[in-house]
Amino acid sequence: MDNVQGRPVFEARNLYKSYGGLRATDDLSIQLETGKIHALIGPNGAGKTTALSQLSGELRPDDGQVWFDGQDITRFSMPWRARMGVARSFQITAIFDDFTVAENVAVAVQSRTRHHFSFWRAVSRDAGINQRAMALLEQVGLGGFASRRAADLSHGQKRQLEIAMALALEPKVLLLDEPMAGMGPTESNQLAELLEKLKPDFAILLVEHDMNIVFRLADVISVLVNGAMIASGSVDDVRDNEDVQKAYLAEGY
Ligand SMILES: Nc1ncnc2c1ncn2[C@@H]1O[C@H](COP(=O)(O)OP(=O)(O)OP(=O)(O)O)[C@@H](O)[C@H]1O
Repeated sequence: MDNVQGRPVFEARNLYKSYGGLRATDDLSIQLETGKIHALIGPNGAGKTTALSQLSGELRPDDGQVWFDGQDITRFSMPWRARMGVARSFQITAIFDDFTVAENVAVAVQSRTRHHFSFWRAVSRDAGINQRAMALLEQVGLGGFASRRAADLSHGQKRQLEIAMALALEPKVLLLDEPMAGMGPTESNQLAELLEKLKPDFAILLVEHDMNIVFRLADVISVLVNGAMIASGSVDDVRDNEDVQKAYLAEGY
């Protein structure tokens, strides 16, 4: 399988995960395609984070499989999946506060290129790394902040930086866990614009509570309740679905 539009580059098949008597993931199957944002929503405790952790490799399912690029990766660790091209943003990256914005991205680029120190090649290699870091910063809209200390960025800009660092790994799949959390409307709008811009090149899974963002960005929405998927389809399909409305009303949304 490859990165051709319209084919699932990433797939979960019949995942199950229980904690004691509680089914946190109940026969979950989901497909992600390049060029699409697939939102995973559901009331509190529905199992969204548990599902995402099984997709990223942080958590082993009790049963079921995860496939990426035509390969069964169920037993692959999170770092291994990240190297292959499955990036979970906001978890796999850590910002160094005392580094500049550009240095943070350069470190991520360096880890990707498995830079081996060589006295003669160091300068030219570093020039390449810095160029790549700058290109990534431009891509996420932080081009003008390259020499700023990372600690001095706003909350929203830090999220943009984290995305640049995730992109440094050259992923095909982006797993985003509530990227808008803690943001005001302006920052949240900026991040939404960035995700729209990135969309054509990636298969994106978006776990998000903000329904305005979900309805704006998602091509496909899947709804989890008690670990099971009760609906999956277009924005209109899901918005009009009675079971979905009931599930959300029951939670007082
Ligand atoms: N490590 C764990 N041990 C026991 N129970 C757990 C564990 N992790 C999650 N759960 C339970 O599994 C269920 C699903 O939790 P999960 O965090 O995946 O839901 P969620 O949809 O992400 O919730 P929220 O929207 O509140 O973040 C919940 O009932 C939760 O209490």
